[in-house]
Amino acid sequence: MSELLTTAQMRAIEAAAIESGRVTGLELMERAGAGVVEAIMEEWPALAKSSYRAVVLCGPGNNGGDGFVIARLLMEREWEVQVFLYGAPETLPPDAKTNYDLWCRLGDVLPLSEKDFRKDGRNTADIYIDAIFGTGLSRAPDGELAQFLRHLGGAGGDDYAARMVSVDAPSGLCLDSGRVLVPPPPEAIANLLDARPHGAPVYSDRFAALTVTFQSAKAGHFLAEGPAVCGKVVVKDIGLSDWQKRNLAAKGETRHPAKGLRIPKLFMRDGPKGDADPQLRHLTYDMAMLSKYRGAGSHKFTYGHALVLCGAAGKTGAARLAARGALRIGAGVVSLGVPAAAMPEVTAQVTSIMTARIDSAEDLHEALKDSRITTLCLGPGMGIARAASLLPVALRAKRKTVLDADALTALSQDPALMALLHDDCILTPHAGEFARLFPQISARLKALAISGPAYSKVDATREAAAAAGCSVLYKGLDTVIADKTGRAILSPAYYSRAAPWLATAGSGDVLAGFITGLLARGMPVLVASEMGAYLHVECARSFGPGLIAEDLPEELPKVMRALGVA
Ligand SMILES: NC(=O)C1=CN([C@@H]2O[C@H](COP(=O)(O)OP(=O)(O)OC[C@H]3O[C@@H](n4cnc5c(N)ncnc54)[C@H](OP(=O)(O)O)[C@@H]3O)[C@@H](O)[C@H]2O)[C@@H](O)CC1
Ligand SMILES: Nc1ncnc2c1ncn2[C@@H]1O[C@H](COP(=O)(O)OP(=O)(O)O)[C@@H](O)[C@H]1O
Ligand SMILES: [K+]
Repeated sequence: MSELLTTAQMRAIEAAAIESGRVTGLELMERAGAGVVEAIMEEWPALAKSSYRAVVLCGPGNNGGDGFVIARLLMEREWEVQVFLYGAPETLPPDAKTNYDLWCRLGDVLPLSEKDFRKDGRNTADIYIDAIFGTGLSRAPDGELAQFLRHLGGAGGDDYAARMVSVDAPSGLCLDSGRVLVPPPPEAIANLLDARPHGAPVYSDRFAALTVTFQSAKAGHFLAEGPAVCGKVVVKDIGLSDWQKRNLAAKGETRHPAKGLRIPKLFMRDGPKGDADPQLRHLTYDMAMLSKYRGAGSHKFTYGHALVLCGAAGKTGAARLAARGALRIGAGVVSLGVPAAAMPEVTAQVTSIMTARIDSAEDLHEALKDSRITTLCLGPGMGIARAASLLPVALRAKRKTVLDADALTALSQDPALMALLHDDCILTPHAGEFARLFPQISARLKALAISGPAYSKVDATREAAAAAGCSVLYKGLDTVIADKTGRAILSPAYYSRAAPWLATAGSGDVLAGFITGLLARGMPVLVASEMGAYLHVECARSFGPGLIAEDLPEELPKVMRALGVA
């Protein structure tokens, strides 16, 4: 597990460190610049062996300050370095100005314009350093600056990405939301939404080959368009972990030492380990927690009984996929609640999964008199009418409940059903279902971002969970899970965890089943959801090309064994 920081948290941590008197802003800037140079040499070892040519693009804040440090350090390696500055030297913040002055003893600084850059910098350097904006991007760049950033992003056909190293962020990327704030080119403005659907970067493709960030990755590196434009993200330690740790603490918040700001923390599972911090353990189990041994007396009901409600004949595949996922992930018993007319179809295809005839709300009410049924899953292939009729009984039963697909659509059509949601429910919408359930939140998320920090998928998921009064797992390549108190975990399928094979019919049904199974095993909702999402991606990555939804549960034994589950 690692923590992802927001820009406000990063500033709070930096402020706490500087206020302590144990480190200065200038020292941090030097470490940041040195970290970038180190990352470059690690990424391209050949560059460490000789001297090359770099173009360094500096902006008006401390990101630009890092740029001047990098220019100086590369020149110390006898590189030929050309520096451009956007903005006026006299308005640079103090640490950046100090590094500007140090650089001026070594070389020139040209004002940054596309014309000069094209003339002097274009396509002649081995490395381009993008130090224009980092965590301080406060609004959408406009005019010539926007045009220049689009040029850097490949809009005119020039492609710098393979040699571009972004300091903290590809300039223009909002590190809180992962939205590129640079507006689309004027010719596309007429049709803004089509020009830039959520997730499609304004930069024609990747912006940078390498993005070097400091202390911890930021949420925006992993959300929305971030992964598409960052290339590879490398985190360099600049010695702030004492303050990062001290600031987090039990309540799962970062506090700004001066402003008393409380910012909820965001976690990301990037490996099988949970968190070593005892205060976070309840949130982030090790994968080893999936091991089944619980003493000599354990039996199938120790691991819970999950009931997956199934739809009509001809539509039972989705529920069967979910049930199979729940069983494979270790629920002790899994039953399908099947309408009479679909019973032949279902019984012909399941073996270890049991069936119960459930035609009506009354049947479900009867079935739930069995208190060993600890967990319910409603939605996959259920049909909206059946979901709407069974939901009141299901929700009033107050079991741990996964709501997906048609159950979400039914919920979105009836506020009275929404009002029945409780703490032990988890909604697992994809973007379309999310928009139906939470139209205003979704509209805010889709709106063109013009100021930073832009509204993010993390904000949206937290807000949705608070509004619904239960947990929400908002699917996508940047899946976000939040509970109603604001605790949130990001489960990315990006960078080294890319799993494009998951884009296959029925994979969402299996995810609902994984979560159902983990809930049946007794895990808290947030833990079960994030573990389910993590294992879902791991199964896809393990299986690889050719994956269909049926393969996901069957891949689990191999994946779990590899993760150390006994
Ligand atoms: N935190 C740390 O611990 C450390 C931080 N470090 C480094 O500092 C960076 C953060 O520095 P930062 O806060 O000065 O912000 P930065 O990204 O340089 O931009 C601010 C400037 O841009 C301007 N501006 C913004 N948007 C604009 C727009 N659309 N169009 C035009 N102008 C715009 C904005 O103007 P203003 O909004 O004030 O009008 C202001 O002048 C961080 O990313 C990292 O690289 C490291 O040195 C090590 C330790
Ligand atoms: N390209 C992709 N990379 C990683 N994960 C993906 C990709 N496409 C889809 N997914 C994941 O696959 C699942 C699809 O779920 P959903 O949209 O409900 O599909 P279905 O209804 O067909 O089951 C989600 O968990 C989603 O995050
Ligand atoms: K940058």
